[in-house]
Amino acid sequence: MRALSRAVGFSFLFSHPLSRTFFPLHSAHEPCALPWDDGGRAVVTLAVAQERSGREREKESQGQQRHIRKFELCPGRMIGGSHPCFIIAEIGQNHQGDIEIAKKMIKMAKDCGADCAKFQKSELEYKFSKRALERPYNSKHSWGKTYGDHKRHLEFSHDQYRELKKYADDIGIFLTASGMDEMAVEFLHELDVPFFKVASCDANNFPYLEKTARKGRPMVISTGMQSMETIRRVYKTVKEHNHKFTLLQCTSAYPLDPKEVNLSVIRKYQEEFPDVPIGYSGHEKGIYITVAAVAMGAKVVERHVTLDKTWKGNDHEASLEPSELAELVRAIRLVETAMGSPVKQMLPCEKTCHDKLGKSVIAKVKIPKGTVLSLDMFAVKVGEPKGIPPEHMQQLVGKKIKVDVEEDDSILADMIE
Ligand SMILES: CC(=O)N[C@H](C=O)[C@@H](O)[C@H](O)[C@H](O)COP(=O)(O)O
Ligand SMILES: C=C(OP(=O)(O)O)C(=O)O
Repeated sequence: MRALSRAVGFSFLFSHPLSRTFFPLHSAHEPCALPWDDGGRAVVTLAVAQERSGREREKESQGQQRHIRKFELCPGRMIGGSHPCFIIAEIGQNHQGDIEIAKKMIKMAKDCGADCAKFQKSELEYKFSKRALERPYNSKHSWGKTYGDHKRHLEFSHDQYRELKKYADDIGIFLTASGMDEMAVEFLHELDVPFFKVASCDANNFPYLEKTARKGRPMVISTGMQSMETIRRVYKTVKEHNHKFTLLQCTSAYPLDPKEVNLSVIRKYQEEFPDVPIGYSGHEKGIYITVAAVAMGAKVVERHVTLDKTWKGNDHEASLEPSELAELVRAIRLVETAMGSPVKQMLPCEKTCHDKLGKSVIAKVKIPKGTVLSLDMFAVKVGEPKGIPPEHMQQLVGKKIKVDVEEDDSILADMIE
């Protein structure tokens, strides 16, 4: 304590007799008392608050972390607890089937500060039935007459995936893909992706979930198009084989209307699955909703990215262009910093404002020496010098004043018997 006092140059403050008898300094475990004596006391009290706040923050975050599971999603990159939100740039099929565009997009994700670039890997005959592949796809977003032709145009080969993985490794960004069927998961396992992404359309595919979970890699599981009952079953099924997984709230509509986002499901998941980091996969336009998800505690977020929103393809419109992705990353990091601590107390950075505008107990009338104080003698104003803070006003009642106090003067601690 002395060291602290010396550090701020007010070593005398703790020896004032009134500080312990009339307005005791609170112990580290009690709520912080506001300074009531003068600016010097304010500095010391703030320094104590700062020291305690560090300890409390540590204790509190240890407490939280016992309940919120954290795990290593990618080599050297933990998620959950107080680790930064993991940001997935979902390239998906926005590469238009062109590997050079895909590489540009991986580089863009890296340059914008995303943690990971993600694709969608299908083994089309395993993901789709023959008739589904043959169905006509008459959309302005179609790359072929049938859905099969369309998907074949957008699908990279195993060799192309190896090339993309090497490229991502070389430039230093994690790369993974959703395995859109069991065979694709086999290939991604062989490709040695850091984690498996499970797309919403496989969240109710229990044989797939079980096999994927058994492989032992961490999993990021999206939950669009599902019911709470199904998600409870997903939790149980995956947990039996693999503790390293996250659940992402998701609504599978492109672009997603804000009315259908239901960020509140994040809270629901946090309550129902307190040992799982919860995240958000968004298909809305813009970045605000995703930033809000992080403020609600999303530990992983995924957003589609594009080089140009006007390009052909189902997902471009709801995707983020590079400037938006960079802004999203900045906003998320800023909000994470701002989340801070739930310990409410006056902070050192508030001292300047407190010195200038913090209020004190002021004499409403002239108070002659020897008067027994009562509430009607007090006003609350910004005083000069700073006096007893108003929250201690009641404690003055019944005490005797040692000196004559003029109307509008600050009432100071050493004026009280
Ligand atoms: C649910 C799901 O898989 N959704 C994916 C991820 O969000 C999407 O990227 C789809 O692959 C895409 O919207 C399909 O578009 P098309 O049908 O034009 O290929
Ligand atoms: C469809 C996917 O994700 P989500 O369900 O999160 O949109 C995906 O990862 O391919």
